[in-house]
Amino acid sequence: MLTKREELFGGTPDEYLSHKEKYENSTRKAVILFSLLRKIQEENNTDLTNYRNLLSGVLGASISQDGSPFGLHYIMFMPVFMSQADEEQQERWLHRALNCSIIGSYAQTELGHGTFIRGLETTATYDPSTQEFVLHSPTLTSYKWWPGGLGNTANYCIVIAQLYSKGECHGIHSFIVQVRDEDTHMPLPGIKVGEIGVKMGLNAVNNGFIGFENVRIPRTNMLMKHAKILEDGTYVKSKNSKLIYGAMVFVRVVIVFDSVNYLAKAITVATRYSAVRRQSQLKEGEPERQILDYVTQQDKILTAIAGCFAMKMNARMLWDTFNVINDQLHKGNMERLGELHALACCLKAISTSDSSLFTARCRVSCGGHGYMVSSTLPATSALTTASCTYEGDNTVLLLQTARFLLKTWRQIDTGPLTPTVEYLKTVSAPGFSYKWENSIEGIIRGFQIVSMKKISSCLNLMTAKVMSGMSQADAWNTISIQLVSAGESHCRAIVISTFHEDMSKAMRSMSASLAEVMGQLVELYAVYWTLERLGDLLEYTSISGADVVKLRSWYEELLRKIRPNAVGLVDAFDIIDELLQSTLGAYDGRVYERLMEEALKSPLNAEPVNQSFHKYLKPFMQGKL
Ligand SMILES: CCCCCCCCCCCCCCCC(=O)SCCNC(=O)CCNC(=O)[C@H](O)C(C)(C)COP(=O)(O)OP(=O)(O)OC[C@H]1O[C@@H](n2cnc3c(N)ncnc32)[C@H](O)[C@@H]1OP(=O)(O)O
Ligand SMILES: Cc1cc2nc3c(=O)[nH]c(=O)nc-3n(C[C@H](O)[C@H](O)[C@H](O)COP(=O)(O)OP(=O)(O)OC[C@H]3O[C@@H](n4cnc5c(N)ncnc54)[C@H](O)[C@@H]3O)c2cc1C
Repeated sequence: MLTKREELFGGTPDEYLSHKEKYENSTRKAVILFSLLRKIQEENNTDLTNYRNLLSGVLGASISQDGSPFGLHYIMFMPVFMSQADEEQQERWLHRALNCSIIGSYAQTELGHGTFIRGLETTATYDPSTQEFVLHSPTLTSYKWWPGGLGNTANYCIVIAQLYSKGECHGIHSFIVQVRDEDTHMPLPGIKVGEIGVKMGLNAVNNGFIGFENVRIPRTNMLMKHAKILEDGTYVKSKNSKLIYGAMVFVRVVIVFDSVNYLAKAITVATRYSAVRRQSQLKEGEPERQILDYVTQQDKILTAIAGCFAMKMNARMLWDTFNVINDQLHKGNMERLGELHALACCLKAISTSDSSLFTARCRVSCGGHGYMVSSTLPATSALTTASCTYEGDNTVLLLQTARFLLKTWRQIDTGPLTPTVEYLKTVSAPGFSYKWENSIEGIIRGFQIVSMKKISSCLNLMTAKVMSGMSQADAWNTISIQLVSAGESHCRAIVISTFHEDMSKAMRSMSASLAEVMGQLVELYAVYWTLERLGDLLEYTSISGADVVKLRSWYEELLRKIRPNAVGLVDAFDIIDELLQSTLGAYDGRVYERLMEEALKSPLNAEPVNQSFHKYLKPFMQGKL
């Protein structure tokens, strides 16, 4: 009798399963894992606040790098419900979703639209005579495409559609739709649903497509916490049309935590492997060195470790900010919604692009063995690159942040600024002067000045172009590269300052030796990004060539200091081998034995001569083909 652990982590490795078998195996594992989780959540009341803890358990425990067919049920279906459904609707459905007696998905993206959600084509037309909505997919491009779990798993989904009532379009709204019979799991009449096929990664998420042929749903299936349709078809507006986007903000917050978890896995593997792997002699006649002794290897890996700690602290800051502002929104105070949206956008974009960049570096830093699926690095790389797209393409999200920053800059003299942007006032105040200094505080100031000057320059450029007769939209598009760069600089300034401030606070309760190492990580992160963004700093601050020489030696000194603690730092992530699932990163360091053990599981090693020899090779080699 297999233990739960063996059931979850044993069996044929996913990489040797067909696409269909992989899905079936993931579903088998998901029901084991989520029945355990269901027990946990039955003990806690579930609102959005403590829901994230449950979700990080789900994500952290996601036992396959290929994701899970239940992912969207937890990541979007339920959070959207909690933020968009009214009391009665939550009463009716939320408990069933929480105990997984229904499995949901989130269907917003269509074949033809992902970013531009105001352009979504699916329609929901209200019929007052029957008090129903008629859901319809008018074109092929209106088919929903991508919703996780929708292919074969979910029997409900939240559909985002253009709401029509009394002949008028009121824009996109959310609807809960049953897509499969709860007993037979057959698609309901008028519904065409299926799976979208093999992807670069996340092949257990069961992404699907769905089309509606005049499918009728009750009026009360429109999620009506914010906007409403009354029985006679009267539309009642939401207090703020952007509240419908609320769940995307929440998911972006979760994704920042997620990106840290995936990067932590990748650097645990790469660091441990770099301590085990010996290659080349540093000095003639000496034994081969641990590759972690090479400074170029430290440059690849130790900066990723620092980035992981930095983003973890920023994820926590974002979560705290989300909770504060979400409370205000519940009380009708919309004042900081735009700031929260801008912060969630840029942190989601930067955390996922950093995670993708550093995970790819971890893969390369492990040489050929890092290219083995059994190392888990290829799957983590495929996953982190996906996160640069899902929940909002990173470029588009940074443009959203830039939009908020320009709006803020226009109003810079009209009153106090909200916390995440108040530095703009400080560094632009009359009489403010700053001379570059090679210190953490000096670096933070430098990044804040770069951000402020980019925002100011973008606004001046926009104004000049519009004054020259260009439309606002064309001017925006023309300078959009600089707008994205301003969004990124603003975010980098926040990430470095948050890392420094929050880590300084945490260090007060640490032992001196631990505080020293943590302080080195903050410095490494700040100096690394200073060297990465030298162009900006040379353009907008008084940094000199001599400063750069000193920065480079500061950087190399930090790598030397952190090297002895590298393995200890990743061990502190405490990711058990079963979740790491890596031949290179296992705690016992038996890399070569594990590589061989995994290789022998390949079906191609089941017999000494594969049938293709007799069928193809032999006749070919004998000139008979
Ligand atoms: C269990 C194991 C797990 C395993 C684990 C595996 C890993 C995990 C698996 C994968 C997990 C995938 C999960 C992803 C699932 C999706 O991908 S769901 C689909 C996500 N799609 C998107 O994010 C679409 C992105 N596009 C958008 O959000 C909007 O189209 C855009 C880009 C914001 C533009 O919208 P728009 O209405 O045209 O807005 P725009 O005219 O630019 O601005 C209008 C105003 O709205 C405001 N606004 C816009 N959006 C918002 C907002 N969200 N909030 C507040 N205000 C907003 C703007 O700030 C602006 O304000 P003002 O400046 O006027 O004051
Ligand atoms: C693994 C995965 C899981 C997903 N899960 C779901 C899900 O469960 N539910 C769901 O609804 N969706 C899901 N999605 C879809 C995802 O949300 C979209 O892919 C994403 O929003 C990007 O939209 P798109 O694919 O249409 O790309 P596009 O918007 O077509 O972007 C393509 C390119 O155009 C550029 N671009 C687009 N608009 C602009 C602009 N205004 N300015 C400048 N450049 C622009 C982008 O920067 C990008 O380079 C998932 C996607 C992936 C990869």
